[in-house]
Amino acid sequence: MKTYQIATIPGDGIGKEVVPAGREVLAALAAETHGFRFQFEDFDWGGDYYRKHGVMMPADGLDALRGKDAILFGSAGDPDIPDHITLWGLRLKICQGFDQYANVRPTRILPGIDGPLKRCSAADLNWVIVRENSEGEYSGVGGRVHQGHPIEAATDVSMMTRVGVERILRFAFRLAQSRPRKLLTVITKSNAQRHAMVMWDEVALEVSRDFPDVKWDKELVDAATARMVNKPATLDTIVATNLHADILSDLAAALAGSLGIAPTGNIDPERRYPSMFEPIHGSAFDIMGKGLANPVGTFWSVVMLLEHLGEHDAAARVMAAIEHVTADTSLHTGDLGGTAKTVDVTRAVCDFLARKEERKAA
Ligand SMILES: NC(=O)c1ccc[n+]([C@@H]2O[C@H](COP(=O)([O-])OP(=O)(O)OC[C@H]3O[C@@H](n4cnc5c(N)ncnc54)[C@H](O)[C@@H]3O)[C@@H](O)[C@H]2O)c1
Ligand SMILES: O=C(O)C(O)[C@@H](O)C(=O)O
Ligand SMILES: [K+]
Ligand SMILES: [Mn+2]
Repeated sequence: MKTYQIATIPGDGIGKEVVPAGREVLAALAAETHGFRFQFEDFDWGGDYYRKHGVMMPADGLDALRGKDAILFGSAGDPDIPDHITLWGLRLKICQGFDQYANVRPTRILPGIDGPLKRCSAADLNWVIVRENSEGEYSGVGGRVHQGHPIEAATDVSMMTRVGVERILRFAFRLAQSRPRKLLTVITKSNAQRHAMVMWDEVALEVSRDFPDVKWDKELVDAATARMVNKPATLDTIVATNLHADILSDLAAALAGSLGIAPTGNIDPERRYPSMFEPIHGSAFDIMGKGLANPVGTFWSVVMLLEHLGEHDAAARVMAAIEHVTADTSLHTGDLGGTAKTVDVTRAVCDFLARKEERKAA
C-alpha cells in the first residue's frame, strides 16, 4: 500500500488548532481507504520554538522536509514577536527555500454560506487566484539606515525577473485553460509602477500567444477590487503579484463568506520540492486558544493536498464532506455567524467520511 509522508507544521495561534484538525480528517480518510495511508511527522516550529532557540525553525529545517510528499501548514505569527520575524522565519523560509512559486487560492461560495454580496449567487463567484509566490514585493531586497535619526531612510524593493514573471503567467494560463470558462484576468498596477508591471503586461501578451483558446483581459488592481464586488461573474482565473494577490485573496475569501474558509497551495509545479498547503488566514490572535477557529480553510487545503498527490477520488470525498457540513448552519463557527466550535466541525467532517452510504452517493 502507498504510504504518503506528510509533514505537519501547526506554527502559531489558531494554526495549533486547525492543523491537528486537518490531520484528523486525513486520518479519518485513510481509515476508510484501501489505496493509501499517511505517515505524519509533526514539527514544533514557530513562536514557541523562537522563544527557546532564537529562530522560528532550525537552520537545517528544510532538509527535514525535503523528502516529504507534502506539508500541511498552519500559521506563522505570534502576538509577542514582530510579524516580519515570524513570517520571514518560517512561512517564507519554506515557500522561498523550496521555490514554491505558484500560490493557488480557489474561492467559491460553499453550500449553506450566506455571502455578504446581495446580488451575487453562488454560481457568480467561482474564482482561482494565482499569486506569484517567490519574488516581487516579497523579494526581501531593501534596507534601513540611520535609524532614529531625522535622515533615516528605508526601502523595500520589489524585484521582478523575466523568469519569475513568465513562469507564473504560464502557470496561470495553463490553469485557466484547464477550467471550463478558459478565462484569465491579469492584474497589475502598470499605470503607476512603470517598469516591472509594464514587463508583466508585455510578458502576458507573449505567453498568451501559446494559449489561443484562453480568453484574457487586463485590470489594474484598484479597479479589480471594485470588479470583484460589482461584477464577480466576469472573473474566473486571476493572476497577480505576490502582494496584490495576497490582498485580493483576503477580499475574495470575505466575499465568499469568511477568511476562515479559504485554502491555498504553495506549489512547486516542477515537483523538485514538496509543496505546502495551508489556510490563507493567519494566527487570529483575537480567537486563538479558545477552540473557536473555523477549520474549513484547512480542510479545503487538505483537498488541495490530496489533488496534488493525485488522489482525486479521495479529494472529492473530503470536498463532499466539507460541503455537507457547511450546508448545516448549526455547524457554522463564529466567523459565519454560528456557535459551533472547531471540534464540532471536525467531528462532523470525520463522521461523514466514515459513513459508507453517503460516501457512495457523494
Ligand atoms: N500564512 C501565514 O502564516 C499567515 C497568514 C496571514 C497572517 N499571518 C500572521 O498572523 C498574524 C495575525 O494576522 P492578521 O490578524 O492580519 O490576520 P488573521 O487571518 O490571523 O486574522 C484576521 C481576522 O480573521 C479572523 N479569522 C482568521 N481565520 C479564522 C478562522 N479560521 N476562523 C475564524 N476566524 C478567523 C481572525 O479572528 C481575525 O479577526 C500576524 O502575525 C500575521 O503576520 C500569517
Ligand atoms: O496570505 C498569507 O500567506 C499572508 O498574509 C502572509 O503570510 C503573507 O505571506 O503575506
Ligand atoms: K496560513
Ligand atoms: Mn494573506
